[in-house]
Amino acid sequence: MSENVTLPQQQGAKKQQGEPLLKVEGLQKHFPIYGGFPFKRKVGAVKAVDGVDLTMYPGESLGLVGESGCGKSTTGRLITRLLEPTGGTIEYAGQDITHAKRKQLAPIRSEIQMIFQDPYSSLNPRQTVGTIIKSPMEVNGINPPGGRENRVRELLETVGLNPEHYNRFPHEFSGGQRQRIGVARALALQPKLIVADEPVSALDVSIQAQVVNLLQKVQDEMGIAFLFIAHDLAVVRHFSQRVAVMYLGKVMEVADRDSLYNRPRHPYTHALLSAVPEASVDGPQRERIRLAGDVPSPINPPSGCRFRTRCWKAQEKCATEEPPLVQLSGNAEGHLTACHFPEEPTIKAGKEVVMDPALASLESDSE
Ligand SMILES: Nc1ncnc2c1ncn2[C@@H]1O[C@H](COP(=O)(O)OP(=O)(O)OP(=O)(O)O)[C@@H](O)[C@H]1O
Repeated sequence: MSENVTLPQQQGAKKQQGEPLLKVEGLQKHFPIYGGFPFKRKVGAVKAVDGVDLTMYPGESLGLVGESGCGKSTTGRLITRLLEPTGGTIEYAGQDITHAKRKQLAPIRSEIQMIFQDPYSSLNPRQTVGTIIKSPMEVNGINPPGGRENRVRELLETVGLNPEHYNRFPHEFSGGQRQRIGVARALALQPKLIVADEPVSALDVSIQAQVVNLLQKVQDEMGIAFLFIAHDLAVVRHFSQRVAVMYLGKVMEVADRDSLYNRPRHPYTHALLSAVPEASVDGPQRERIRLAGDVPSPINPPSGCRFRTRCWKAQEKCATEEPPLVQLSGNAEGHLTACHFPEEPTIKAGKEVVMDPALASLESDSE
C-alpha cells in the first residue's frame, strides 16, 4: 500500500529559510533526434531532463547526485540558462526566467555563475589569470571600489593563490590551482547562486578535499547558494546541506543530508548509498544492493516509475502510475520521495539484495 501524503506546497521547503532563491517546476529538456534524408525530420528526442522539481534557498548548498547520464549537467545548464528549456518553469528570486531573452537575463547572469568540471578546458590558455578573472567584470561593466585589478588580486588571495600570479598563464598552474582560478572567476561578480558541475571529479583525490574545503569556505563566508552536481555521494555528503537524487531525468528523492543518508526511502537512493561504505554515520553498515541491468534509454523511459525496471520492490502499479514526489508519513519535513512502495526508514545490515528475475518481465512494458 502506498503511504503518500501530498505536500500542500513546495517540495523541500524549510520554513525558516524564507522565500526561495530558485524554484524549478516540471523542468524539461528534450534534445531532438533527426533522421531520414536529408536528416531534417525529427524522429524522437533524448529526454535528458523530464520533469524536474527543485527549490533552493538563499545561501544553502544543495547536492544533485545520480548515475552518469541521468541529466544532472543538463539541469545545471538549464538553471544557468545556457540551455533553453523544452518545458516547465524556472523562477529566480521570484522572477520567471524560463524563456527570458538576453536583455532580461543580463542582470541575472551576473548573479548565477557556473564552475565547470574540467579546469583544463574551461580556462582560455592564451589569457593571463588576471584577464580571465577580470573579464566577467568588464563584460558586465562592473567597477569595484579600488579597481578591477585590485579586486582580482583580492580574489586570488580568497581562493588561496598568490596575488603576484596575476600575469601567469593557466598552463603554469596545477589542476587544483586551475580549479581555484575557476572559482575566483565565478566569484568576480559576487553571485548569489553558483552551479558547480562536478567541480572536483577531474582532480586527483588528494586535491579534491582542498577544493571542496575552498568551496565550503566560500559558501560559509559569502552566503552564496550552491548547486553542487556530483556522482560521488561521499563528496556531496561533505558539502551539501540538502541532497536531491536524480534518475533518468527526474528527481526521485530530496531531503536534508542526514535524513537522506541515514533514512533514505527510495530504493534507488538505498542502492546508491549501499555502494558508499562509510555513508551511514549513526547506524550499522547498510545492505549491499546490486542493481540489475542498465539504465534504460532516455529516448524511451519506462512508463510509470522510471526506476521500476531495476527495482526489486516494483509491482504492477509502478508500471501504470508515476509516483509523485511527496513527503511520506514518518519522514522529516522537506524529505520527499517519489515511490509507491518505499523502503522502511531503517538500515538493515548484512544482506545482499538482487532484483527478482520475475520483475524483469515488466521491463518490456514501455517498448
Ligand atoms: N546536446 C545534447 N544532445 C543530445 N543529447 C544530449 C545532449 N546533452 C546531453 N545529452 C544526453 O542527455 C542525457 C543527460 O546528459 P547529462 O550530461 O545531463 O547527464 P549527467 O547526469 O550530467 O551525466 P554525467 O555525469 O556523465 O555528466 C544523456 O543521455 C546525454 O547523452
